[in-house]
Amino acid sequence: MGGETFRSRLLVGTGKYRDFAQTRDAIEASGAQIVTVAIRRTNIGQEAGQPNLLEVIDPRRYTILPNTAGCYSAMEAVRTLRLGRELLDGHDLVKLEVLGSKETLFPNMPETLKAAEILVRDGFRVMVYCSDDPVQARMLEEIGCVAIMPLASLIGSGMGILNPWNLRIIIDQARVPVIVDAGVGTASDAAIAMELGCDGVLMNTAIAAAGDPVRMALAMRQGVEAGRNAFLAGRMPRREYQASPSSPAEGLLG
Ligand SMILES: CC(=O)[C@@H](O)[C@H](O)COP(=O)(O)O
Repeated sequence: MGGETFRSRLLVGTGKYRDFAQTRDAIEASGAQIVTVAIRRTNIGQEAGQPNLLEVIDPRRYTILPNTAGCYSAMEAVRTLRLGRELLDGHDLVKLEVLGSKETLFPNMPETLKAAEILVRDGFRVMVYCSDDPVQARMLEEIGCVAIMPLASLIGSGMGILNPWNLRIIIDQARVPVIVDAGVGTASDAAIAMELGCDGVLMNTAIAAAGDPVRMALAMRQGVEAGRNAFLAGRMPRREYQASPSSPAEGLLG
């Protein structure tokens, strides 16, 4: 993705944990290599003298993916990612999200497209949170985004994948990785996303808000791996309410 190879197909956020120690332990258990950080919410150096996430999430070990959570306009998002690039010594792989509604946290797609254009021109490698509209997904790819990240359902809702059909169209047409972002609730949601053919899954709340975040992080890792293997193995043909015996009906013993 964006010219780099990652072993893990699970990408995780850093919000909503009890403390930095729990964040560290859950991320470790998830096996994720890409860890996204909301530049407007989490201190990675903007606030001198305050606890800094990078003291527990080592940027030499993880790829830190600055994101624009909390931004509602293209220019706000662009400014935020330029600040992130400064804080991370020129690191240019970023996650763009421009929100359109404080209630639903749905993306504002016109502003997202505008910001993507500016950022790509500015030399960023842009992974982009977007609606599950295949036409807009294609526009983002044509602008030069390195990954398309359609929502599964509302951020923080844990409702799982609401429209697998649209996701399938986006996956089939895309020439860059498609990573489901937002709304995953449990490990089976992650597995379904991967079985559909997604290249990866990004999540935060499902792990951070679980009863046992570290254990859920492990379950998500396994869900993503199981779903990927099932996708590669190829599902058996679905039979429309028709049984088929598991052993031959002919030549029964006795
Ligand atoms: C962490 C992040 O980048 C967000 O887009 C979002 O928080 C992910 O959504 P969930 O919290 O629903 O997984």
